[in-house]
Amino acid sequence: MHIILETTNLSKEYDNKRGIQDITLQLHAGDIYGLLGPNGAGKTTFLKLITGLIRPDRGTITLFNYKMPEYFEAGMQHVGTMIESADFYDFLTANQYLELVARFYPTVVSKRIEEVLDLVGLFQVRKEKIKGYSTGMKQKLALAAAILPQPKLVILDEPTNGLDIEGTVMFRKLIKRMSAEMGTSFLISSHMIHELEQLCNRVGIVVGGHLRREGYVTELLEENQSLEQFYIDELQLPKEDNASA
Ligand SMILES: Nc1ncnc2c1ncn2[C@@H]1O[C@H](COP(=O)(O)OP(=O)(O)OP(=O)(O)O)[C@@H](O)[C@H]1O
Repeated sequence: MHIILETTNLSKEYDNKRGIQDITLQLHAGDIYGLLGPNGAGKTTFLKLITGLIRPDRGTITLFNYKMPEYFEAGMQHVGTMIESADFYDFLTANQYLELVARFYPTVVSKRIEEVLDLVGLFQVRKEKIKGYSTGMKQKLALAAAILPQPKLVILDEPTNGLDIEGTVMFRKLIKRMSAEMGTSFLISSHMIHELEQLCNRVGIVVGGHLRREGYVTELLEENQSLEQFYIDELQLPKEDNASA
């Protein structure tokens, strides 16, 4: 299997002693990999390390065969990211914002900007200023920016936060379509476990800064009623029937 991302013993400790330790993970071409884990487990830290937003204390990152951060630009050229709430230039329209993003990618033409605005459902409001957008609309714009250059790998941190039901369905369809039509790979951190169950072929659970378990969704579903059940058992969370109010 063709490995597009590999981390070995990736570690980062913040001043408060929290962070991640020794995360070793491989992503294969075509994977839709879901990262699960409780609040504060280290998912965002892991994604930030991979995309060069923060530097590791220890460990290695290889993206499309390029060692990071030494060959950052080469490694990131096929990667689209949406990590934490994006800061937008409020005074720009969605169209102008994507034109700005497109300057980093010589291959992106204006037709592609219209195409992604349509894909994420913002075409009708593309000429309105971003300051008038809702949280979900901004989230959609961040997704549009992430997929604009038709990356081979898209890294998304809690992408459905703030999306309404229609937006969530759009997001799921978009990922499935990009995966099926272009073979795009995805690494997605999310608490929406039902969403991940429908989307992902693989999942990993991060707990306390460690990658606790990984598995293929089809195999996990053979042994467990649902991904949620697997997660509850793995974290030894109280079951609904036994849980005290
Ligand atoms: N810049 C920072 N400085 C200090 N501590 C941080 C920083 N960023 C994250 N942390 C801590 O590192 C740990 C991991 O945080 P991280 O944001 O990676 O978790 P997460 O799994 O993405 O959580 P969530 O699901 O709540 O988004 C947490 O305990 C958090 O408080």
